[in-house]
Amino acid sequence: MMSDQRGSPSMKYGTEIAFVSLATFLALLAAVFAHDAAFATHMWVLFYVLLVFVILLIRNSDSSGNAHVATDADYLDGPVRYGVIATMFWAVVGLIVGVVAALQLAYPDLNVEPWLTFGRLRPLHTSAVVFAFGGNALMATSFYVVQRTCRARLFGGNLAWFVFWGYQLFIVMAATGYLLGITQSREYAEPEWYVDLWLTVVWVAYLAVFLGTITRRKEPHIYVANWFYLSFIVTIAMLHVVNNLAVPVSFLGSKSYSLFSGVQDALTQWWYGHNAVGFLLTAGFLGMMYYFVPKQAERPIYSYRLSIIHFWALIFLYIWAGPHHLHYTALPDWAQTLGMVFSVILWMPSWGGMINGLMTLSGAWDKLRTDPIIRIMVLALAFYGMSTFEGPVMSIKSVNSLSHYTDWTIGHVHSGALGWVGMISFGAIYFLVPRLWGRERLYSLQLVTWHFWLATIGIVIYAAVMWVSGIQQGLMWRAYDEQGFLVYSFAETVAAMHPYYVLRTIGGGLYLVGALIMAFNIVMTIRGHQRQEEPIGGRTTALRPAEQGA
Ligand code: HEM
Ligand code: HEM
Ligand SMILES: [Cu+2]
Repeated sequence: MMSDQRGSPSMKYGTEIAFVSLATFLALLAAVFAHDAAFATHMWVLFYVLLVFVILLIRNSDSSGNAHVATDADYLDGPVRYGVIATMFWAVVGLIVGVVAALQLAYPDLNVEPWLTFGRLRPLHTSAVVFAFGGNALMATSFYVVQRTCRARLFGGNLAWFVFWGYQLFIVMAATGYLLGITQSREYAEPEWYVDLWLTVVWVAYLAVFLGTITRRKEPHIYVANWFYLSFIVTIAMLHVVNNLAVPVSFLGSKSYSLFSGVQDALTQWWYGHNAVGFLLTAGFLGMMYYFVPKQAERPIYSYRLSIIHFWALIFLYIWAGPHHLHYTALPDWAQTLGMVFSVILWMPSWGGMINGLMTLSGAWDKLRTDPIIRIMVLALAFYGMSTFEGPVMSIKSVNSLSHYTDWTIGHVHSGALGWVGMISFGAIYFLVPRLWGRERLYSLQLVTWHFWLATIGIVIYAAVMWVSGIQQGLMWRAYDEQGFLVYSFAETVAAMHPYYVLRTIGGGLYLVGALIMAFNIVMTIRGHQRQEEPIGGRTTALRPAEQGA
């Protein structure tokens, strides 16, 4: 599981076991002396998770060999392999919870009190897809990419393993906390103070591994993908710390109070929320795009100059656009206008990234016919372009007065999330798995084609249905009769959404089935199976020998 170069097998993981045992004991103390019931239960969860970890460490500490380490002479790829599996696992979990949440909106009877209500499952869904699926995808690919583009082994020895396991612990604590009803009610930052502190520790370690690897690089040039990954890691650290500044009511209780209040609190929250979109869901995945699209297309990046210009423009502009989430609120007018203006300008650097990605295929467009992985990547770029056009439109105040609070926002979110974030990650994983496990090719490219079509149809249904329902919702809310009375009660507008919510569930369901097919394909590839298939469009599907395990 973990690599170790310190000699005698019986001494393996000595320090790790000591640290995790201490943490287990502290969790036990916290559970026993907790000030509120939710905190006690959460600490019991932590105690048992850590206990299992101690047992696994002890069991592994006297096993003599480690199959993964043997192949990791130059690069530390164990955490990347584990990260790829974790990415796929959390994708399936997050999508299932999404489909359940969608069903609950269509059929409210499916709310199961108290743990499985929509109010608890919704943050479970958003965190599972954004932080567990997206976060693991970013960590795993960044560890892979930074080693290849710097020609250097990951910095910090076992630190990358700490980052991987520490991050999984964060996810488990966040997820179980939501089900228990522990939340600080900040969207995309729901975990309470103690889970936030833990994430800070893990994130600093992540930054150390990434930056350390860059500083020990043998390649003089820092490839642009690393710029994007680094901006993501640094900015998320800043956002996370500031947005979560809070005072716990007790060090043995789950509740805390934010340092901010009123409109300052709202602005901090949306400075965070918007830039989580900008730096995690956008910059991080652009880092992924800048490595894996040229690699899969076997073409150099279209314009290096464009990548630098749009990088600096993107990170400079994104950070100011947060107020577009607070139009027509108590936020001063000038701040709303500022957010709107920066959002509209943001369209340009966003499309700079899309154009750079798409044009990388120039001269290789035939691959669109023969290579389903390229098709997945092109789909991702198309939806990146679509959602970054829609976003600036929605940030215009007069448009937002219709779209805000409606399903239009939900449609926008998911064309970015399913289309861009999801598909670029799937493309990268399809690229990585044969290489990481030394396989000649994927188990099946036909199944990749199936995944592509199911996902495409699923996204299109989801987005189109939400446009219709969102605009209808917005128009119903603002419909007045001649006397100035509202035409519809709120309950009527909710009831009118029912057919759309059923259709959205179907769209999401198709996307989920695509992901399940992918998980099957990945498992079969890892286990070394190959399906006998006709090559698609006559192209041979095997990797060249030099690429295997590279
Ligand atoms: C099977 C696919 C999916 C389904 C069926 C689904 C379903 C849902 C549902 C029902 C909601 C709540 C909507 C509401 O409150 O009205 C939601 C919210 C959300 N989902 Fe998904 N989802 C899916 C995939 C994803 C993925 C892959 C991501 C991100 C990578 C994602 C990110 C989000 C976010 C950020 C929100 C909150 C949106 C907001 O507050 O405006 N979802 N999803
Ligand atoms: C130029 C790029 C973009 C701009 C200017 C933009 C703008 C906006 C606007 C105006 C809203 C609605 C705010 C409201 O009425 O409450 C919004 C919501 C949202 N957008 Fe974007 N968007 C962009 C790209 C993206 C992308 C690529 C993604 C995902 C990958 C994304 C994810 C979200 C999410 C999750 C929300 C919902 C926030 C919430 O209320 O919970 N956006 N965006
Ligand atoms: Cu925003």
